[in-house]
Amino acid sequence: MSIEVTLGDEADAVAAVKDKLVAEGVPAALAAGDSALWGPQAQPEAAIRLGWLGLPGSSRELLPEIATLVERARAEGLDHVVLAGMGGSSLAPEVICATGDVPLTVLDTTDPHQVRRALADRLDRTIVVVASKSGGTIETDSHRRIYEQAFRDAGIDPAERIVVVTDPGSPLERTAIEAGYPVVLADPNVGGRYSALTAFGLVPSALAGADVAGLLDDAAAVAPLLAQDEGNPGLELGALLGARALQGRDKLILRDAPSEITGLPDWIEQLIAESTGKEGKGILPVVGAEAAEARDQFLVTIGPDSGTTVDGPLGAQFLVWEYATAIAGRVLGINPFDQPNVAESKENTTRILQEAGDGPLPTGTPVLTDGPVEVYGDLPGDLKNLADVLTWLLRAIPERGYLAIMAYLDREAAFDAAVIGDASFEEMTETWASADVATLRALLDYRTDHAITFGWGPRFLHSTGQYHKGGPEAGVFLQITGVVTDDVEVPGKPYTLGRLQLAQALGDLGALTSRGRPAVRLHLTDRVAGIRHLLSVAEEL
Ligand SMILES: O=P(O)(O)OC[C@H]1O[C@H](O)[C@H](O)[C@@H](O)[C@@H]1O
Repeated sequence: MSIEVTLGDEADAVAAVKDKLVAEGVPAALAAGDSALWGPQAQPEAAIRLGWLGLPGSSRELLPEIATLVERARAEGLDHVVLAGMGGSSLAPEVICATGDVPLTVLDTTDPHQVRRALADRLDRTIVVVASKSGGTIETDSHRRIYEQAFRDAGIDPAERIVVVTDPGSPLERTAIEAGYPVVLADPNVGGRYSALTAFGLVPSALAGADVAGLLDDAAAVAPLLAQDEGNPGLELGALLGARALQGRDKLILRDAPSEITGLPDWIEQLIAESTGKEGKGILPVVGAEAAEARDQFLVTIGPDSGTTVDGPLGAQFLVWEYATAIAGRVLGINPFDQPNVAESKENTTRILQEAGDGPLPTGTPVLTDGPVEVYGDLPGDLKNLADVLTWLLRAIPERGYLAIMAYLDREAAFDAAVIGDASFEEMTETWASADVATLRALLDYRTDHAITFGWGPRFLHSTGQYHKGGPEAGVFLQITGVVTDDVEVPGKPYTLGRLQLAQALGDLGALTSRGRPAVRLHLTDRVAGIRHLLSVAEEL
C-alpha cells in the first residue's frame, strides 16, 4: 500500500507552485541529494542533512543488530521500555508504538512527578533507551543519571538495562562505552527531526514490540515516487504547504482521522515548526484543534477523509512529510535543516541556574493571586483576577497571530483523576479531560478565531519553541508552572529536576519577553486545584 495526497478544493492554488518546482528540476535534484536546493547559505548544513532520503534502504542494515537487542531483552524478561529522549529522539517512536499498539513509556519531561511515576513503574522489568543525537541534551542526560542511580539503588547493574542511541563521536557515545552500555549508532547525515527511520525511531520501537521492518517496507514502497515530477506525493504536499504559507495561510491545523495511525500530528508538529519557523517566516502546526474558518488557517487530515488528506501507512507518511517539509523550505526560502533559535532558551536556562547558585530562582513576584493560581508578568494594572488575565491575553493576539499555551507539568497527572466504579468510557474521558490542563486549549478556542497551540514543557522547546522565537513575531504566550512536592535529585549535578524545569520555563520566558511579546506565567500553588480553577475560569469567560 502506498500513500495518497488528496488536495481537496485547493488543487488549483498548488499547481503553480508545483509547476515551478518541476520546471526548476527540483524533484530530480532532491532525489540526487543536491544540497544547493536551499541556497548557498544553507548548503553546508544541507550537505550533511540529506541522509533521510536513503533510509528505507540503508536502515535495513540495522535490523540484525536491533534483533539481537530485542532477543536479549526478551530473554531477560525486560518488557517495560522507557525511552529517554527529546524532540526528534522520541517523537517518532511514540507514534510508531501508539500505531503498533505496543506500550512505550516516553520520558521527554523534566517534571519530577512524571519522572517519579516512571521510576515507580516495574523497575525490575525496565529497559531504558537513552537517545540523543548530540549526546548533550540536558533532559536526556538527567534521565540517564537518574535511572543509573535507581538501578544501582535496586541492586541492578545499569549496564544490563541501559541501551544508548546516539551519533558517532558524541559525548554520550563516550559515556556509554565507558559504562559498558550497548550503543547503536545513528546516521550522522540525518537531522533529529528527520530521523524517524534511523536507529532513533527503530531501536526503542522494536524493543517495545513494533514491526520496524514493516515500517521500512512501507517507506521503501513510496521512495521511488519521490524522484518523479508527476505522481509524487511529497512534491504535492510540499507545494501545498509552501503555496498555502505564501498565501498567508500559515497555520496548519493537523487532524488525525480514524485510521491505523495514531498520533502522527505531534511528530509532524516538530518537523514543520523547527524546519520552517525562522527568519520571521514559517508554518505553525496546530494539533488538536477543530478546523477553523479563519483566513490564516488550513486543515490537513491524516487518514481517509474529505478535503485535504494524506492517507497511507506510517513508514510512507514519515518519508513523505520529510520530503514535503524540505520542499516547503525551498518555497519559503529558508534552510529547513537548522534550528537557529532553540539554543537561546537553553543558554538562558543554564545562566539562570548558574547565577542562582544555591539560592532561589529569579521568579519575580506575582502581580496577582487568584485562589491556587499566581500570575506573573508585565500586565496592565487594572487586571483583577484570572478571568481578566485570560481575556487580556486573548485580546492581545494580533491579526494573523496565535496564542501558545505551554504547560510545564506532569502530562500523565490527569489520569490520576478519580473515576467512579463502573464508569462508562465517556464518563472516564470526561473526568480525565476535566483534570487535564490541555483542555484549556479547547476552552479558549471557543473565545477566539485565532489559532491556539498547546505544548508540554520542556517537550515543545524542541519543537514549536523554534517557531515561537524564530517565526513571525505574532505570538502571545501563556506559561503554566506548578509547585513541586516530590522533587528528584539529578545525580552528579547541582540541580534537581524541579529546579531545572522552572529554570527552563524562566529561560524561555526571557527569550520571549526580550522580543517584546506578551507573555504571562501562571504558577499553580496546588496543581490539582489550580488546574480545576483555571479550567473553570476559562469555561466561564
Ligand atoms: O537528539 P538530541 O541531540 O538530544 O536533540 C533533541 C532535540 O533537541 C534539540 O534542541 C533540537 O531542537 C531538536 O531538533 C532535537 O530533536
